[in-house]
Amino acid sequence: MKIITATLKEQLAQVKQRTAALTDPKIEQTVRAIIENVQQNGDEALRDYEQKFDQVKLDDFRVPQAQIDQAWEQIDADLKQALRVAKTNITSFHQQEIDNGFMDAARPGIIRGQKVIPLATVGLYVPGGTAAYPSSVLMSAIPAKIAGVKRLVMVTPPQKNGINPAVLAAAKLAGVDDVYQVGGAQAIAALAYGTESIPQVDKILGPGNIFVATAKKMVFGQVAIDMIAGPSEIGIIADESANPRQVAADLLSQAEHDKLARPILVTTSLELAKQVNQELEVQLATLPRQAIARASVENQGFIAVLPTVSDLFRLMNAIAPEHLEVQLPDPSQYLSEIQNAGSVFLGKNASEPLGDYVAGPNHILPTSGTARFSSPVGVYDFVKRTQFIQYRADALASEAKYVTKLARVEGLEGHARAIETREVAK
Ligand SMILES: NC(=O)c1ccc[n+]([C@@H]2O[C@H](COP(=O)([O-])OP(=O)(O)OC[C@H]3O[C@@H](n4cnc5c(N)ncnc54)[C@H](O)[C@@H]3O)[C@@H](O)[C@H]2O)c1
Ligand SMILES: N[C@H](CO)Cc1c[nH]c[nH+]1
Ligand SMILES: [Zn+2]
Repeated sequence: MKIITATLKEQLAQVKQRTAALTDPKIEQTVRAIIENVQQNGDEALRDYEQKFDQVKLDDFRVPQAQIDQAWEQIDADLKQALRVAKTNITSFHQQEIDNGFMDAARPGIIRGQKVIPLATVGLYVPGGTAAYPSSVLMSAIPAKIAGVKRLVMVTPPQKNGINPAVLAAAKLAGVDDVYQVGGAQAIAALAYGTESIPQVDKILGPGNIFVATAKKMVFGQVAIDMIAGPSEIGIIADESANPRQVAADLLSQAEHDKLARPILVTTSLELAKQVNQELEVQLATLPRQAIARASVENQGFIAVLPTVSDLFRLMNAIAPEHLEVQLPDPSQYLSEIQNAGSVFLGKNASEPLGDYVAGPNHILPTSGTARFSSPVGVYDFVKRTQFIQYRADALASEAKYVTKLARVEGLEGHARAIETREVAK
């Protein structure tokens, strides 16, 4: 990876340029055309795209329930156990996110409250272009079930030899209602607008490549979306005490997701930077997904060397990575320094893949700097809130004059008169 030794100020300026470059007009044009075609031609457009992008000819998009049940029987005992452990840990973490709403009677005769309502139908995108993601099924479906969503519709790209049984087994374990084999931007368009076979949903959640992330951004408004969970990223903050072999391995764990994945190391140690680069070469040589990981490391990755630990956090907060590893002695003391990151991994043992699979926090996380304003997927993403009030007559009598005053100041006489139709309010 290129090593950058420019000043903090120069590096902060480069972060802005890089983030701007992440929106690609060519991809936006491609995705817009796909969305419009699906909106107009429904299933027929989906069939054409699946043949074109995934080389699969489909008559029916829906995966039969019998195939899903069979998948669970088909997978080996160790995989069943791993999925069950992941489910238990994800569940216990996400149960703590439950919001029961509230109601108060803060002033005499007035009841106010906020009611939390689960979404009726959600669409869960499970990636499947270059890898299979049973873990992502659990990460979206489990919080949806905890929230009480009525219908979980899952989409995932078709595969030449059929959908990976591990993905279907995870769907069964997590309680997904319907699975459709359709992927990419066309799947997002189908969920947003509905087609003859695919139901329109209220919200689309889940990670995906640049085509999926761009499509989600474009259909927002027609449906809700969780956030931009695009090509994976890892930022590592480390000093000379870090182990270069482990740092390189953790960088590659995310680089292997996508040639557009972003592996970033920021360190106070030029020596560590050089050692990590040597390790990357050694480890890349035997990595099965070498071509993808190498493209990510060489084109998207970089190592920044800065003089102080405080500089490292300033730069990383500007980058706002999806995952942030803090490989410094006594790492938990730095939690307060972190403003922008999707998920944080403290210390040498908290290697990023723990969070991808079994730790319990969600792995569907904001990318491309959107951790500045977005959160991990959680139970809160699968609910909406409605607020309510109820007034006793004496309470209305005491507050009516404030309403009529404010209404008339705004020039909204109708508001004032509505209140004054109540005898007690005059
Ligand atoms: N941020 C997160 O929370 C998170 C979590 C898990 C995975 N991810 C990311 O998900 C992504 C998975 O990517 P993937 O590619 O394996 O699967 P994917 O399902 O996201 O994308 C595959 C689909 O992309 C479409 N596509 C491919 N090339 C295209 C082209 N030239 N034009 C139009 N459409 C095209 C096809 O329809 C294909 O089925 C990776 O980027 C990974 O880093 C992110
Ligand atoms: N690291 C990914 C999020 O960027 C999640 C994942 C799933 N499987 C492996 N990794
Ligand atoms: Zn991962």
